[in-house]
Amino acid sequence: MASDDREAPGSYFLSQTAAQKLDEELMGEAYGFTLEQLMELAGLAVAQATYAHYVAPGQNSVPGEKVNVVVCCGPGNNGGDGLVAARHLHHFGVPVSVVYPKPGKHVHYARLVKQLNALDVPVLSKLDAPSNSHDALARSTVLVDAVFGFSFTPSGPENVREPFKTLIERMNDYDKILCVDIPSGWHVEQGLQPGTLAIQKPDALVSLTAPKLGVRNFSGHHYVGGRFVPPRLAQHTGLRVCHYAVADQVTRFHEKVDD
Ligand SMILES: NC(=O)C1=CN([C@@H]2O[C@H](COP(=O)(O)OP(=O)(O)OC[C@H]3O[C@@H](n4cnc5c(N)ncnc54)[C@H](OP(=O)(O)O)[C@@H]3O)[C@@H](O)[C@H]2O)[C@@H](O)CC1
Ligand SMILES: [K+]
Repeated sequence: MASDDREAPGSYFLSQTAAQKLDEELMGEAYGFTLEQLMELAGLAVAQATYAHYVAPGQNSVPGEKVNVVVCCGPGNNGGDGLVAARHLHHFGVPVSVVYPKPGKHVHYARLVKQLNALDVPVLSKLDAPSNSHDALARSTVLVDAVFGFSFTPSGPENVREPFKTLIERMNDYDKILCVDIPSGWHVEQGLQPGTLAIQKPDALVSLTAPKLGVRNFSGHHYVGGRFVPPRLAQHTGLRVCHYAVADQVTRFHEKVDD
């Protein structure tokens, strides 16, 4: 936890190291999760939030136009979450494609791509510019930002190395972006650094496991996908958790403590 949270009864937000430590504990001796399980739970939460926010009847989608989703994936586990979310969105009946410019090395990513290939979900290497902003396709396209998560490290004057510099510049031309865990290019603890290349105006965010300090002032639609965190681990970490309804894997972020 961030140092100033020590005396508080707990915080809703995790520092970068606390987030990494919490995931390691979840995968450690005491809690027994595998990385693949956490990624599957994370990806399902992202797919549910994307569906609830953009596709469910009466939601933000443009009435009468079919929402299509483009999942932009980075080389790490944040990208892995995106590959999983794309599969679930396909099964939910949502037209979806993936942009994956630099496939990650871990063998699990190749398995996730194979699962998408088997469903004929397109996996492309670059993101097209939005068609002109007035036409139906542009208005009904939703981007899922699964490029970087809590291991993003600002690098050099550009903040982001290629091929993701071009990708993030292009993503900013779209107006509906749902970010996975952290808006890509934001500092995990200090948030969006003015003047840096990053997702500038995220419409929605799905914090995984628990929100990070860098999004404590996020004013968009904020969901949390952390139902799998055992209460004993949350208490031991000093993490205050949100309440989830019925069988949902996501909840809206709210300050209410889980009673
Ligand atoms: N771990 C877990 O238990 C779980 C984690 N989960 C998810 O994983 C996320 C953390 O995943 P992670 O640690 O793989 O790092 P992540 O943020 O995806 O990518 C970092 C990679 O990007 C690159 N890169 C970094 N900075 C860069 C720059 N400036 N410019 C260009 N490239 C840059 C760099 O790759 P490299 O260049 O070294 O190949 C680095 O390796 C977390 O947020 C959550 O969403 C869930 O699945 C639940 C289980
Ligand atoms: K992201």
